[in-house]
Amino acid sequence: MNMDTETTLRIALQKKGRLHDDSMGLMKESGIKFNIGNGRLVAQSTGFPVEALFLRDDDIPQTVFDGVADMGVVGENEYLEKGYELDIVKRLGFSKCRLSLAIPKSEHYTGVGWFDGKKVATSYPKILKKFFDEKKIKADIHEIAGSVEIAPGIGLADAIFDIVSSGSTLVANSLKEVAVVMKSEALLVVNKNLEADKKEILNQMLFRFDAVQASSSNKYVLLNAPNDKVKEIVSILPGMKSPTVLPLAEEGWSSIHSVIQEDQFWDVIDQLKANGAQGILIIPIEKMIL
Ligand SMILES: Nc1ncnc2c1ncn2[C@@H]1O[C@H](COP(=O)(O)OP(=O)(O)OP(=O)(O)O)[C@@H](O)[C@H]1O
Ligand SMILES: O=P(O)(O)OC[C@H]1O[C@H](OP(=O)(O)OP(=O)(O)O)[C@H](O)[C@@H]1O
Ligand SMILES: [Mg+2]
Repeated sequence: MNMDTETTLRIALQKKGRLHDDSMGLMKESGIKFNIGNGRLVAQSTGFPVEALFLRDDDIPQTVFDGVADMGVVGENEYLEKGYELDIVKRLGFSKCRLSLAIPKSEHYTGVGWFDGKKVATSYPKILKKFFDEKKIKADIHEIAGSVEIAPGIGLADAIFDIVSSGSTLVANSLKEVAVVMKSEALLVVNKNLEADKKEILNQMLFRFDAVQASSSNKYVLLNAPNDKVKEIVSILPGMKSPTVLPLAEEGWSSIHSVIQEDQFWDVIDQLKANGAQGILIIPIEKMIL
C-alpha cells in the first residue's frame, strides 16, 4: 500500500528578505510550523498538510503559475511585473510599500512630461512601460537588478522607478519622489487550476489566516461605567454581536466588555472617556473566529 497518498499543499515563500519574516510569522500564528535550518529549501510542516519551498521572490509567480507550487506569498509589485495570471485569494497587509518615480532633488519637476526623452533606471520595467505608454511618455527604460537609487548619482540614468516606504533611501541619495505609480502589499496567490482536495486544505488555511488577521486588527476593551451612562457607551461600542454588560459589586456601576477595531481605537477611546467610562483596559486578542 502506498502511504504517501495524503494530499499536501505546496506553498512558495521567500527564502530571505522583507517578505520572509512576516510570511513565516503568519504561518506560525496559524499553527503551521516548518522544520527549517541547514539551508534547506524544502520543508515539511508539523501539524498541517503543507510543504514550503523557499525561493527568491522573483521566482514565486512563475513557480505557482507552472504548478510546481500550489500557492505563494509575493509582493503585488513582483506579481504585476511578472504578469502570470494567478488567483489572489488574500491581501495579507504586510510588506506595504509603493512603486514611485524619483528624480534628483535639484531638478525642477514639471509633471509627468518631465520624463520624455529621459533615461529611467528600474527593476520593474514592465510596470513602468505600461505607465509611460498610458501617459504617452517616450522614455528610455534601463533595467537593473538592484541598488537602483544610486543610478542618477553615478551618471547611469536621469531618474529612477523603485520601491519606496519611509523615503529615507531616496533622501540618502539626494532624490525626490515625484509620482506614485502603484501601491503594494504582500498577496497570497494560488494556481488557477487547483484540484478539489487541495482547495479544501487551502480553505482550512484561509480560515486560520482570517482568524489571525482579525485578532491583530482588533482589541478587547473592558471598562466600568455608572449605570445611567451604559446606554450611551453601548451605542459607541459595537462588539462582535453586542457588548457584554455585567453588574459590578459596587451598587449603580457596570462593567462593559467589547471588541474595537485597531483603526477606530483612539476615536472610540476619546468618546468613551467623554461619556463617563472609567478604568478602561485594552487587551490584545490571541485569535478571533468571526
Ligand atoms: N522598504 C520596504 N518596505 C516595505 N516593503 C518592502 C520594502 N522593500 C521591499 N518591500 C516588499 O518586499 C518585497 C521583497 O523585498 P526584498 O527587498 O526582500 O526583495 P529582494 O531583494 O528582491 O529579495 P529576493 O532575494 O527574494 O529576490 C518587495 O518586492 C516588496 O513587495
Ligand atoms: O523608502 P525606504 O524605507 O528607504 O525603503 C525603500 C528601500 O527598501 C528596499 O530596499 P531594502 O532596504 O530591502 O534593501 P535591498 O536593496 O537590499 O533590497 C527598496 O529596494 C528600497 O531601496
Ligand atoms: Mg527579488
